[in-house]
Amino acid sequence: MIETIIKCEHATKKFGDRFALNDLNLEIPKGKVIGILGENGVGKSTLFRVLVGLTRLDQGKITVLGEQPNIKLNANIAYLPDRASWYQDQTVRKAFEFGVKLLPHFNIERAKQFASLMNLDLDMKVSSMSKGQESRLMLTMCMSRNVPLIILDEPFSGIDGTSREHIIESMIDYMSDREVTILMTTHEIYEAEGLLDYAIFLDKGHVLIADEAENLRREHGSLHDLSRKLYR
Ligand SMILES: Nc1ncnc2c1ncn2[C@@H]1O[C@H](COP(=O)(O)OP(=O)(O)OP(=O)(O)O)[C@@H](O)[C@H]1O
Repeated sequence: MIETIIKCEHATKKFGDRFALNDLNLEIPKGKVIGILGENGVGKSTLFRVLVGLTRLDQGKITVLGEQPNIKLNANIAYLPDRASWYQDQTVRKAFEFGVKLLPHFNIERAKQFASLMNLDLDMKVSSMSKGQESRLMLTMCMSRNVPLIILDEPFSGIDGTSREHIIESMIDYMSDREVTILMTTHEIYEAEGLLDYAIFLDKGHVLIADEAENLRREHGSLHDLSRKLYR
């Protein structure tokens, strides 16, 4: 039987008269890399914000790791929000020290390994980083936490294509011997294809398709091709 890590039942969230989530029903399997996919404004970031308790549903119910979203539960979730920028006055090294003190289950040795893979110098100042370098640091901070659930909202934004491929390979390696579920949004479906085990396509706040990536590839060629068909 497939174990579920997140369950959404009739999840609904409106901003004014616009639905961000519209009667969303979903069971997200444990231990996989799951892509939450779709065009701008379909509700991906809203879903993530609900999962970590930053946004409350108007109707419906969500359970994460068996509980309703709450602050205590967030010790078990590494969340990379979109438009994150947290460590402006620090160096990479200082950000890691901050991680040790304040981020539950932060593993500094793993952070250093990841930083090296990401070509991040420990003495680099965050304020002088390019957008792509800052994205690498934010991704490193999340991937270095020994938690059961990692939620990444557009983790590759600003990272150039070649580096993206390299980072995705490192993430695949990282996943190979770990019991972790990664939930991520990306508009770079073509490059992230090999990373995704499961794909959920959203439209206007509800689920269009949710299935094993392997099944979808068998039927549609690739997730990238399917996405082009769905949102044409
Ligand atoms: N705080 C807010 N106030 C008003 N409307 C909001 C707010 N947050 C989200 N929305 C609206 O809810 C809908 C879903 O937004 P959301 O950010 O979840 O989309 P998304 O799929 O993550 O988009 P993108 O791919 O551009 O990041 C959009 O129509 C957006 O305008």
